[in-house]
Amino acid sequence: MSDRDRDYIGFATLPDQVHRKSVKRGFDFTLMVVGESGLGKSTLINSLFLEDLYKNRKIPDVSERIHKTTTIEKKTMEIEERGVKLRLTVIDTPGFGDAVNCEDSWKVCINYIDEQFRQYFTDESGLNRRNIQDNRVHCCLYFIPPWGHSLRQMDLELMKRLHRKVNIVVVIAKADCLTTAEVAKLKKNILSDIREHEIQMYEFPECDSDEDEEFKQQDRELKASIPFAVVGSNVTLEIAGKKIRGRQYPWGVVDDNLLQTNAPVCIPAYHIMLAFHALRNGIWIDR
Ligand SMILES: Nc1nc2c(ncn2[C@@H]2O[C@H](COP(=O)(O)OP(=O)(O)OP(=O)(O)O)[C@@H](O)[C@H]2O)c(=O)[nH]1
Repeated sequence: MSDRDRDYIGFATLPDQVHRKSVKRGFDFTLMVVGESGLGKSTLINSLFLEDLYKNRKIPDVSERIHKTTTIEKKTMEIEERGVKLRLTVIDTPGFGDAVNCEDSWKVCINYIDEQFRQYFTDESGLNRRNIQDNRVHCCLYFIPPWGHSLRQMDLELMKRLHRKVNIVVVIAKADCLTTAEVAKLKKNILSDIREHEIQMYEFPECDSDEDEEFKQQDRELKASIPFAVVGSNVTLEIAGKKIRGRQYPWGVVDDNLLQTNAPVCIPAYHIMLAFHALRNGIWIDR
């Protein structure tokens, strides 16, 4: 991974045409984060966008969680990178999957997504079309716990309801808890479930032919490692005089040198892929 890739989010490297328009107007990008409590969602989002979006959060205790229904929490911030503005909205779903009956969790997510479509459609049919704010959910980052064997019934049910409405990117959370062989097995099982249930995942497009070989190779490796196994960290460690983001354990450090097929995907690379591809392609699936 080159230093070039380490320090920024990646949306400033969009192709020229899109870039010119976006420089003027900026992007709206809405990311929905789905997964049970404690899977490292906030940590990963903070690592992806290099900001602390969750400064003021209060972590509910167990008794609160059991009775809690899924809610929608919206956080917006503006990030600027080389003159390109990104208005990032993260839709969090606290309480997701915590209750005994998960049907409520699906409904809350689906209703929210549908409502944003309806609003956008209404605005587009109105007179003031130039100043529409695009609040549609562009991407759903779906966290799978590392301790299962594959997708659970609850995951399948939600994905079946979501996959035609939003780009789903499945991630295996806290992948540092698994060995390389376990990650490979879990990925294989997840992919097989996805195929069997005919769920559409977001497909990252071909990278531009004029990209350099290093970038193309990285692109190939990342695509081959779907569903991404991720490790999040908001901590910067100093290892051999170099500052890196990673997790320090009694036995060593997990950092972004682990970028190989089937190993946990390094944070900056994944984050570039996600922001770059999702933004470049806008909304991808048939609606
Ligand atoms: N081992 C490991 N631990 C992680 C990772 N990411 C986060 N954690 C830890 O897991 C705990 C929960 O992380 P959070 O980011 O708060 O999880 P969350 O999913 O946002 O939780 P809620 O806000 O309750 O929904 C924290 O102690 C993190 O430090 C990871 O990739 N690996």
